[in-house]
Parts: sequence; structure tokens; C-alpha cells
Amino acid sequence: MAEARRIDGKAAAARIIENVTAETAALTAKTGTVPGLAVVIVGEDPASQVYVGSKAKTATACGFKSIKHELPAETSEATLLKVVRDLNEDAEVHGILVQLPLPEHVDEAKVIQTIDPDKDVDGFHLINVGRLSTGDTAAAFVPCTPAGSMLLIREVLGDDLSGKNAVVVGRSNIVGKPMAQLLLAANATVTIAHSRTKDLPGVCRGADILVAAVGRPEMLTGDYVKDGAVVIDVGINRIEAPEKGLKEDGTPKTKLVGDVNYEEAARKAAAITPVPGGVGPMTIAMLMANTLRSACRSAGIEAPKF
Ligand SMILES: NC(=O)C1=CN([C@@H]2O[C@H](COP(=O)(O)OP(=O)(O)OC[C@H]3O[C@@H](n4cnc5c(N)ncnc54)[C@H](OP(=O)(O)O)[C@@H]3O)[C@@H](O)[C@H]2O)C=CC1
Ligand SMILES: Nc1nc(=O)c2c([nH]1)NC[C@@H]1CN(c3ccc(C(=O)N[C@@H](CCC(=O)O)C(=O)O)cc3)C=[N+]21
Repeated sequence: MAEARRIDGKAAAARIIENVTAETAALTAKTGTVPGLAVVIVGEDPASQVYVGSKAKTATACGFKSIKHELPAETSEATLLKVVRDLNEDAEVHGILVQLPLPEHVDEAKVIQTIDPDKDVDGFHLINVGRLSTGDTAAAFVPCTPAGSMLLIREVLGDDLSGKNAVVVGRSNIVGKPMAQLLLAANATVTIAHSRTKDLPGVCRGADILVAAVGRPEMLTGDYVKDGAVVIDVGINRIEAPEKGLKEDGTPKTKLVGDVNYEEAARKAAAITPVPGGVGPMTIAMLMANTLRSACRSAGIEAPKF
């Protein structure tokens, strides 16, 4: 097979953000509403800091009000719940994102279920999970990473995935399961694979659409990919890259890789997302789209579609 098409998530995300920015200006001019996004981060994990910083920067560029709560790692569950409840009550806040994972001593589920479902722009609250799994994609906030992945799939295959076999590797609540729901809603025939799956390469080779959300650097080699498949690599893994030399502290420099071995998979796939520059930027773009939608709802006007 010829080399696969490289699906440019960075460019697709930039188009969405341009749209969100224009629609935000229109909303604000018409109703005075400024979409507000609150991001809450607990602890000093450097990777989380980078994502949160980039979310805040993009929100501001869209014309949103961006609110950042940085809490120390030892923050109690009660304090965090109070922060969330206050944001629920704040009329200037339309979207609340609590960066995951949370420290061990905090009950993650409890925090997520405390977020007002109408401000749950991550789509992790049970109400939104239920809406998505009953097929009410119009009312649900759809989790950003699967929603962004779906838009990239649609760029290549169109809206209707009838007759396509989709395999999602990974069954987490934040990526794998909602991804499978979206593919099912688009009429694909969906298999969810995970660490207990027998003959994972064989299962994956049955996929016309292969979504990798595993968290293991470059685990899916060429052997997992069917000729002509569309491959979506959700994985974000930072690994050592000795070929890039050493950092100032003498440790090797690092690089980002996905869950798919890009070089090998690209020799078989029809289209494939790179890491970085694939699903990651789409996640942030969809967060902005969800926040705008929430603000439109609260202003009582119809939200634009993406
Ligand atoms: N691009 C983006 O915006 C985002 C990227 N990510 C990235 O996506 C990846 C997945 O994230 P997330 O869903 O949160 O991760 P989780 O760790 O929650 O889930 C990983 C899943 O992969 C499965 N798995 C692990 N090892 C294997 C294996 N050897 N064979 C088959 N299946 C395996 C696990 O199976 P089991 O359930 O049996 O344990 C589990 O279902 C990570 O790299 C993460 O960094 C995450 C969020 C956003
Ligand atoms: N409540 C919550 N919601 C999330 O959506 C959420 C979360 N918690 N916890 C962590 C994961 C991870 N995540 C990413 C978002 C953007 C990129 C991204 O933009 N990546 C760039 C590269 C960035 C870099 O260079 O480090 C890219 O792939 O091109 C990656 C990962 C959102 N997450």
C-alpha cells in the first residue's frame, strides 16, 4: 500500500477554534453573554500543568472568560467539593473542568458527580454518560477526546459508518467507552478490546476503523493494522529520546509518542493521526465547542453545530 494520508488534527482543531471564536463574538454581541470556562487543577504534575495552561490560553483566544483554580496536592476532598459547588453557583461560569487524575486521597467519582451536569463540559457526569449511551447525543455533553476523534473519522469517511467494523482498544470511562458509543451512534459495528482480550492483533486486523486508547507507547505495530484502515491514535506517552541528546540536568531529552507505531501503521492504513498533532489538539478544540454550547444554552439561543 502507498503511504497513508496523515490526518491533520492541528489544522482541524484550528478551524473549529476559528468557528468558536466567530460564534462567541456573535453570542456576546447579541446577548452580552461571555462564555466562562473554569479549570481546576490539584497538585503540580508538570504534564497536567501544560494541558491546563494550553486550555486557558485557547479559551482566552476564543473570547471566553477563563478562570483557573490551582490547588495544592494536599487539598482536602471537602475543600475541592466546595470549589466545585461555588463554580456551579457562579452565573459567569458555563463550563467546569476538573483535571484528572486527582490525588489518591480524593474520591474522583464524587468530585465529578458534584459538577452541575449543565456545566459538565468534559461529559463525565452520569447524566451526560446516560444521555450519550441512550443515544441522546443532542442533549449530552460528549467527552472531548472521543468527540474530537469522531470529527477526524468523519473527515475521512463521512457521517455514516454503516457496514464499517470499528475496534476501540481501551475501555476507560473517559475515552474508550464514550468512543465506542459515538461509533455505534454513527452505525459502525463496534468491538471494545482491552487487556484481557485474546489475540488482540487479530481482533485489530478486523478493523476498518481502529482507535487506540491504551496508554502504552507504540504498542500497536503494523501487525495490528488492516490494509486500508483508518487509524486514530489517542495515546499520549512521553518517553525518553536519547537520540535528541541530554537535558541540562544530564537526563535524556523526551518526546511524545502515541499508542501506535506510526511508521509501521502508516504503511498499511489509508489514513492515520500523528502524535503530536492529531487527537490532542482536537480535545482542546472540543472543550471550547462544549463551553460555547453551554453558554448558548444558558442565554437561550441555539448553539452552533461542529
Ligand atoms: N489525546 C488526548 O486528548 C487524550 C489522550 N489520552 C491518552 O490516551 C491513552 C488512554 O487513556 P485512558 O483511557 O485515560 O487510559 P486508562 O489507563 O484509563 O485505560 C487504558 C485502557 O487500555 C487497556 N490496556 C492497557 N494495556 C493493554 C494491553 N496491553 N492490551 C490491551 N489493552 C490494554 C486497559 O485495559 P483494562 O481495562 O483491561 O485494564 C484500559 O482499558 C493514554 O495514553 C492517555 O494519555 C487520554 C485522554 C485525552
Ligand atoms: N478532566 C480532564 N479532561 C481532559 O480532557 C483531560 C484530563 N482531565 N486529564 C488529562 C487528559 C489529557 N488531555 C490532553 C489534552 C490535550 C493534549 C494535547 O493538546 N496534546 C498535544 C501535544 C501537547 C504537548 O506537546 O505536550 C498534541 O497531541 O499535539 C493532550 C492531552 C486532556 N485530558
